[in-house]
Amino acid sequence: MREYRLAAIPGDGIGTEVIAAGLEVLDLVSALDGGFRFEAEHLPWSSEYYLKHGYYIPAGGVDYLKGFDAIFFGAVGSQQVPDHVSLWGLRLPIAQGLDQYANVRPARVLPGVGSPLKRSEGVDWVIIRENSEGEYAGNGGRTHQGFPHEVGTETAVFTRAGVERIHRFAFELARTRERKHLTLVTKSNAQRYGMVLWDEVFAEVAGDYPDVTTDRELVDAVTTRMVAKPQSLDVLVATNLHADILSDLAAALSGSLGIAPTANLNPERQFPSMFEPIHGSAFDIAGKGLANPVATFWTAVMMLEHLGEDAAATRLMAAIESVTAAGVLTGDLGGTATTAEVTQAVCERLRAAYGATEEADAQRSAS
Ligand SMILES: NC(=O)C1=CN([C@@H]2O[C@H](COP(=O)(O)OP(=O)(O)OC[C@H]3O[C@@H](n4cnc5c(N)ncnc54)[C@H](O)[C@@H]3O)[C@@H](O)[C@H]2O)C=CC1
Ligand SMILES: CC(=O)C(=O)O
Ligand SMILES: [K+]
Ligand SMILES: [Mn+2]
Repeated sequence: MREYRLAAIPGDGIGTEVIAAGLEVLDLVSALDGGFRFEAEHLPWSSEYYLKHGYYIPAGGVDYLKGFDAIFFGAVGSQQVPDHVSLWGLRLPIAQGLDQYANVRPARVLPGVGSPLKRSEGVDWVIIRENSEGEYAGNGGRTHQGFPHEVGTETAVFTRAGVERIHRFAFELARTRERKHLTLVTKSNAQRYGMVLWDEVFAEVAGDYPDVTTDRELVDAVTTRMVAKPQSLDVLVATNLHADILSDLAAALSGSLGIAPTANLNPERQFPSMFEPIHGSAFDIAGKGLANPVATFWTAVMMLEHLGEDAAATRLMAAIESVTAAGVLTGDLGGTATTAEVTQAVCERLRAAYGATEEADAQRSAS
């Protein structure tokens, strides 16, 4: 039996609701598969925990995470804590501390899900977000606070090593896709240092991937291309900030933020990777049982793939798609189902799919 140590960090708001649903589905899929199991440890790191203890992650916490095979993360953000304190208290120290530099964000219109686009079949993208430096490097400061001459700086940091590794990752991923097309997104007209470095290193790395076709778009223009010519895009690589924004747009164009998954990968597997829905803690619907768990289920699929459990990943994705196709949808997708109802529907589809295989196996061995 393959056993995976999983750190579950539900965090805040709907993060707690969708991670509970995700763990239920993961437990079921592993039980039905029979070849592996999760040993999940629940870490209570959240804004409530911070308000009680004064920190999100206890001393040595990031090192502690190194002992796990994967991290299953919900969201962090509370109306009682400034957003920059919560994000830098929990998610960013984990992503940076475990060098999860490749953030992978697929967007696709699932069956039964309505896209606001007419040409919605063109929405089948993977956005690769640089996840360790750039605009979110944490480089900046505040001086002369409260004075009229107060200064706040936020300096984006781009290193050749950081840029090259994300481009290589994006080319490798593009190579696995049918269309093998990679679009470089920068803003190298207005930003003439870091973004030009991005462009130059991209051109160098492209030489090693003659099988991948490429093009280039400025970040403002790519938003219009996503809407007007979605089919012209396949894989996109962009900076931490740009891809953060583009991936929320991609989620909305594929139906809702409530379905969009993400993997924060340390591709060399030196450290565990972290899997989370791309959405936040959603103050407006938290605690009501209305959160769409599909983003977290799809995230679980990405985690299963990362762990090498491809058969279970395929089964879970099929169950999710069968549930959306049947119109069991939460409010963000125009439906009336609750988090629990969507979760139960996915569990039922899983049981039916595995049951059907068991029956076929039994028939085969009986004949
Ligand atoms: N990785 C993380 O932990 C992230 C944390 N945040 C934090 O979350 C808090 C709220 O941020 P917002 O900007 O409002 O973004 P958000 O993603 O939490 O919510 C934006 C909108 O999308 C809806 N939504 C999001 N997920 C949904 C789901 N699963 N089902 C149905 N509807 C869903 C929300 O109800 C809301 O109307 C802030 O504190 C922010 O810093 C935001 C994004 C990512
Ligand atoms: C913080 C945030 O918005 C994200 O990681 O997507
Ligand atoms: K999240
Ligand atoms: Mn975001």
